[in-house]
Amino acid sequence: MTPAIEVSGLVKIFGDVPVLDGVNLSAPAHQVTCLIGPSGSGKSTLLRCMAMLERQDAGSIQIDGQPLSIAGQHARKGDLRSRIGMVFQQFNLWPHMTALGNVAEALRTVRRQPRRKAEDRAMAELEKVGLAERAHLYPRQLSGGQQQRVAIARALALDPQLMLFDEPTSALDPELTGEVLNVMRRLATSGMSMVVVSHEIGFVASVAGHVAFLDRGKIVVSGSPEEVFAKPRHPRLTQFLETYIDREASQLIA
Ligand SMILES: Nc1ncnc2c1ncn2[C@@H]1O[C@H](COP(=O)(O)OP(=O)(O)OP(=O)(O)O)[C@@H](O)[C@H]1O
Repeated sequence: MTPAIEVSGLVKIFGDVPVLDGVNLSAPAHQVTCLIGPSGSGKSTLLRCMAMLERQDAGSIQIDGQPLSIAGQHARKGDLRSRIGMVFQQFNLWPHMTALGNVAEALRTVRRQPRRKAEDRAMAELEKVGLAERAHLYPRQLSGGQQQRVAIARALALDPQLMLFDEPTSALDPELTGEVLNVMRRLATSGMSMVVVSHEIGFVASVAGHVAFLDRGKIVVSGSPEEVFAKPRHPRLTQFLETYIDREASQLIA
């Protein structure tokens, strides 16, 4: 099957530091691919290149078999970019619009839908993330978990064929993390192709079809969760789990 997104020989240099140093990654369609790795290893940069928010210095990216970008240029940016939904650590909602307004506005500006149609669709998406009753509240009136669910609804309203999540729960208190992960679990079960940067090791181990461990700009271990977390582990992965993942979470894959 054609991968949802395929990255070949990706290099990204900031200043004179190669932050991505020849990354190859093939994210299977209709599965969750999780990117894990220490702080500064290049996970967000890789995701941002996939979302065309950064331009790589070498290498290529294909989405559903079509070139998204090659070094130095982006191909048919509007068309292909609109097939990718992205959810960030900070929810990036428009503060002066209600939850419904945030989702509908995306449909109006990106899909050029008339107000009524956009609002109907927005309400349907908010229902799916359990927020229909809060549709008329503003971001400041919602919890962080609810705001992130609005951000997910906003991305899904545009009918993406691939969803990218950059540490979607790391700005949330632990009790709000679960509600966002549950929405992501349901999305995964529906067959959405997803690439997720996450430190939630329980989620990674239970939901991912494919895991890639990045270290210093390279993927040093990749495979199914069973393969990646099997013992004996790659020493850098062991060190990462000891340093970044709390003991309780590490026990999930012990
Ligand atoms: N726009 C930029 N300009 C210069 N350096 C950058 C830029 N963006 C990222 N970097 C650097 O690139 C490296 C990789 O950053 P990146 O955010 O991709 O790592 P990460 O693995 O996502 O880390 P974290 O888990 O802490 O979010 C870091 O050293 C970072 O300081």
